[in-house]
Amino acid sequence: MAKPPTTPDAPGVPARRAALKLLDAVLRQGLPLEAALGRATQGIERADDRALAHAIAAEALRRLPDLDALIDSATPRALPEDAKARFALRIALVQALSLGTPPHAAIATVLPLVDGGPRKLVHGVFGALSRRGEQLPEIPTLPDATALRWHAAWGDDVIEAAEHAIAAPPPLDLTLADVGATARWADDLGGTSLMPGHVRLESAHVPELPGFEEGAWWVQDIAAALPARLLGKGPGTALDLCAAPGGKTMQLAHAGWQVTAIDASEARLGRLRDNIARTHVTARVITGDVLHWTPQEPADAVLLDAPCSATGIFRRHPDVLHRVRPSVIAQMAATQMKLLARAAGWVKPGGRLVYATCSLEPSEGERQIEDFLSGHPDFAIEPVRQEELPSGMAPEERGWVRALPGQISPGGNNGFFIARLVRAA
Ligand SMILES: C[S@@+](CC[C@H](N)C(=O)[O-])C[C@H]1O[C@@H](n2cnc3c(N)ncnc32)[C@H](O)[C@@H]1O
Repeated sequence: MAKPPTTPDAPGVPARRAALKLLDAVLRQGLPLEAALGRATQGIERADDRALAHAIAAEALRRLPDLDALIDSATPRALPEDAKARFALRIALVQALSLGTPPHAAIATVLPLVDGGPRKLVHGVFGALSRRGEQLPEIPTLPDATALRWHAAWGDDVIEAAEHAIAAPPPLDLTLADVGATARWADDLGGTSLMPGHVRLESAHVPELPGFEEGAWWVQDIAAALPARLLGKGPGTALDLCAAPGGKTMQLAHAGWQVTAIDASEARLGRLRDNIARTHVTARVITGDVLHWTPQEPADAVLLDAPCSATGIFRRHPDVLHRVRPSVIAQMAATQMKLLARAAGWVKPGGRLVYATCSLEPSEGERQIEDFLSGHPDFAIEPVRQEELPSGMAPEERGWVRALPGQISPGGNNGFFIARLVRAA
C-alpha cells in the first residue's frame, strides 16, 4: 500500500522537531548532546536552524527541573517523565521563558510535534502557565539525583555554586603559547589574566579574535590548563595519553617537551593535528587504544587526562547533569583504573605522572589515586604548591587539586581532579 503523502513542516518546526530528538537522545537514550547532534539535525539544511535546535535542547537541559515543576503545577495528573507532551512543553516553555521567543511562536512551532489528546493538553498547559505569568527562577535548580550525589561528596556550598554556575554563560578562558606575553595579550584581547599564560574574556567569536589565526592561544578552561602545567617544563620526553583535541599537547610542546600524543579517536586526532599546526608546535601523533598500545620506551613525563563522566564540565555540557548515573560513573572509574596502571608502567624512574579527570565524582579522582598508591609503592604524591594554582584554588591536604564549581570568582571554573605523582628514582 502506498504511504500517505506527508505534509512538509511549516517554517520553524524542523528545528523544534530536532530539539525534541536531542532531548530524547539525552534523557531516554543516555547519549551526550554533542554526539546526538548530527543525527537529530539530519536533513536540516540551514545552519542557523541546526544551531537553534542545539540551543533549545541545551537550555532545556539547563532548566529541566524548573520547567518540569511548572508543567507539574499545571497538569491535573503528573505526566510520565517520557511522555511526548512533556517533551513538547519543555521545548515551548524554555523558548518563551528563557530564550526570548514570543509565546505564540513558541507554542505554534511545537504543536505540530504532538497529535490528538496530547496536543490539546500541551496547548492547554502552555496557555494556563502563560496566563498565570509564570517565570523560571533566576537561579536554576539542579536535578535531584545530581544534587544528592554532589551534596554527599562536597556539601551545600558546592550545590549553590553549581546552580549559580549554570545561571549565566561561562566565560571564555584562553591559554597562551607564550607565557611571557601574558600582559600584552590580556591588553590586546581586552581580557583579565588570572595566572601567567591565561586570559579570560566574557565571551567572543573565537576565530575573529586577534591572535587566533597566528596560533598565539587556544581555548581551554582555567582548571583544564592545570594538569599540563603541573608537569613543569622540558626538555625531556612526554607522553600525552588520551590527548585529543590537544589542549594539553599544545601546552606540553610549548613548554619544551618532546611530546607523543595518543588517542583512540581518529576524528578527534584530526582536530589535534589542526591545533598543533595552527599553534606551530610538533608532536608525534598516534591513533591507538592506551589499554592495548605500548610505547617503545618510558618517558620523563606522562600525562593521563583520562576519559571520564565529564560531570565537571556541566556548564557547557548540561546533558551530564541528567544522563550520568552511578552505573556510568562506575564504568568510567573501572576504565580509569586500568589506564592509570598502564600509564604508570611508562614513567621513567624519577619521572612524573599527572592524572586528571574533568569529573566531580570522588570515585574518578580521590578514590582512584588512593587505590593506585596502595598498589604502587614506587609512586608517591608530589604535592602541588599554592603558587602553582590560580587565586581561589588551594591544594588539598593530600597534595592533589580538587577544583570545585565557583572557586574562581568571578566567572567560575570547571570541576576537575588533578594529582601529580613521582616515581622513585
Ligand atoms: C578528556 S578527553 C581528552 C582531552 C585532551 N587531553 C585535551 O586536553 O584536549 C579524553 C580522550 O580520551 C580518549 N580515549 C578514551 N578512551 C581511550 C583509550 N582507551 N585509549 C586512548 N584514548 C582514549 C577520547 O577519545 C578523548 O579524546
